[in-house]
Amino acid sequence: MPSQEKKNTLDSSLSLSKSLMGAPLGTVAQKSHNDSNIKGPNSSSSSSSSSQYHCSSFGDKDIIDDYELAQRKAAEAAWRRYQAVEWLQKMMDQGASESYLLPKQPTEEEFSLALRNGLILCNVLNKVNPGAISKVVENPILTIQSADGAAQSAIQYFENMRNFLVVVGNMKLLTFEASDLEKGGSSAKVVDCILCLKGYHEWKEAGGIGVWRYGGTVKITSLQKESSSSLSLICSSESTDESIDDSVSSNEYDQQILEFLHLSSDILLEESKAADALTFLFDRFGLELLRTYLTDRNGFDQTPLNTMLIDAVLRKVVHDFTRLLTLHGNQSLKGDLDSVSKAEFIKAISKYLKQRIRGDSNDFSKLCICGGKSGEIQVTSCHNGNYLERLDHQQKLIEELKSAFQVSSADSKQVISNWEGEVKRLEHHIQGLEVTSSSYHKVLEENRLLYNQVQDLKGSIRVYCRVRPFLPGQVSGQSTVDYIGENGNIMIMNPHKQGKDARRVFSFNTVFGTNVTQEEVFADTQPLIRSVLDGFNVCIFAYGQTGSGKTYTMSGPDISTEGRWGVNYRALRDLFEISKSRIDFVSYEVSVQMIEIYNEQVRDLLVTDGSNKRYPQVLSF
Ligand SMILES: Nc1ncnc2c1ncn2[C@@H]1O[C@H](COP(=O)(O)OP(=O)(O)OP(=O)(O)O)[C@@H](O)[C@H]1O
Repeated sequence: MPSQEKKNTLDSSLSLSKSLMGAPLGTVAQKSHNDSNIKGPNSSSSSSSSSQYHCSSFGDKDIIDDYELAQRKAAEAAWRRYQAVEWLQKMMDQGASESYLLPKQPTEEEFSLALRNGLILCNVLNKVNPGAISKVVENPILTIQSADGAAQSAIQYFENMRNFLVVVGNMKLLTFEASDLEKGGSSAKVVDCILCLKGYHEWKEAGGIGVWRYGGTVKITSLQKESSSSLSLICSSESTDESIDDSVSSNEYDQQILEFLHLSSDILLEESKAADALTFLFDRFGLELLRTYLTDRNGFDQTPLNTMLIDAVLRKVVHDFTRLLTLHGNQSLKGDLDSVSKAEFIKAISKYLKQRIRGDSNDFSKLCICGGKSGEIQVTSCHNGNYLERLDHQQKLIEELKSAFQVSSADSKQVISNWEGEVKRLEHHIQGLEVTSSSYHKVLEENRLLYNQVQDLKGSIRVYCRVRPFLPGQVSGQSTVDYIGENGNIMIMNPHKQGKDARRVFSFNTVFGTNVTQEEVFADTQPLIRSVLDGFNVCIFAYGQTGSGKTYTMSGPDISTEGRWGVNYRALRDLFEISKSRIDFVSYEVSVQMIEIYNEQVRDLLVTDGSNKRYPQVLSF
């Protein structure tokens, strides 16, 4: 038993894959070891292709007898030969003379003998691929064939067989050696070739989905390469097996499985190549599926990973997958799963995979993740429903956004158009303002010139006279001012003289009496300040004897009170206000110099070291 178990473990990939394809669902382990009859692949009571790799279910202790094994192999080979013959006869014209040489259930010898001249093979191949062999050498006398295997004609034998093998080889189908039809040759290879041709023919008849390739392993290039689904994500994210090609999309996997199922339902592959093909598929899908299941099932942690366990898990996978297919609407799988035939199962899987390729479902991926738990499968279905709802909702939102965007775009265009109109109006307005401004400056210049001409006309040198009142505490005697006229005349009286010399009249621009305020004194000089800012030189100074009131008039008795400011402060205030009002188009530089002329000596009052050095302080605005 240990050695048997070891063998089964080594062959586990074949056993698992073949169980899935070659036997009625759920009946592999229980029935195959009892079946030694030759039956067709759709028979509900047999599983000949899986029997030689069969492993036991839990608790069984099967011992496979070598004799029984050999018997089964022979039976299987015969059954496959009959299948090949059945197809050849079907393809040939039933009335053709060649068909008489090919019994329905020939022995190996009869089989080889009938095909040795290549006539049947060439004619059938030409029906599969019209014109594939342009010239088939016909045999005029076919009623008798020598039993020793000699061909009727060496030329015919050579030409027909060579042409057949060349064409078959070019078609990438299974081929064989011409010597396989001789005594001691392997007629099984010829059978493989014919069944392979049969599969190709039926694939072609079915519309030729995908690309037919066959060369040791089944490698079918998918035509669908657009979308990817979560199955490939599972393979790439969870698998540590570097042999798995992450670049292959889920759809390609689906397409490959689909086409392999198509193949497996049509032909039985040559053993060694079938093993390669199944190992390939098992490595791609079975191992990942098995690993996912074992990872998800904690109950298997302490269980040795032998064939029985793997077989049991795989059967559970098939069972769960069948439930998934049932949930997915495969009515044919409803009822007793054990009674589902291989053909029905393949049909259901094909339908499901086609749906997956179209993007209708990704339940199989979820099955892999959840380990086949039915509750989670239903949740997955719900998720798919929600997903579709969300998709619809998002599409609606996108449509709304599109329409909102179009409205916004139209609004934006309208706003831009309005702004462009506004900008044009502003440009026009600015041009008008520029013209107006230019005119204004011209007028301003003219005004300035006229203003200063007026000032000149009024006199470039103006002399004013201000009469100081008696100071507090002074004895109020007779004032020397006899009369102040309106036109700037003042009459001074000299009491010490008599007659005509006692009164003298002096003329000024204006004479200010004792009651005149500081503001009234400054008002007549104020226009001269504007002339300073227009570039004219102006000088205002006070002249008079000590105590006559020069400081009072020019500075004022109290600078803290604005109303009592003298001419200097008022002139400077006006000077800075006017310069500030013109700051946008004129820059003024103001400098101050304070000097004292006393006893014909000039002293700079701003020098702090006590010397007479002039040190004007310059202020910029
Ligand atoms: N118009 C006036 N009204 C009232 N008080 C005045 C007037 N003018 C001058 N005074 C007063 O007369 C006094 C002498 O005036 P102020 O000092 O201005 O004379 P001054 O000519 O500057 O003398 P000095 O040449 O010696 O400096 C001050 O007390 C001043 O307040």
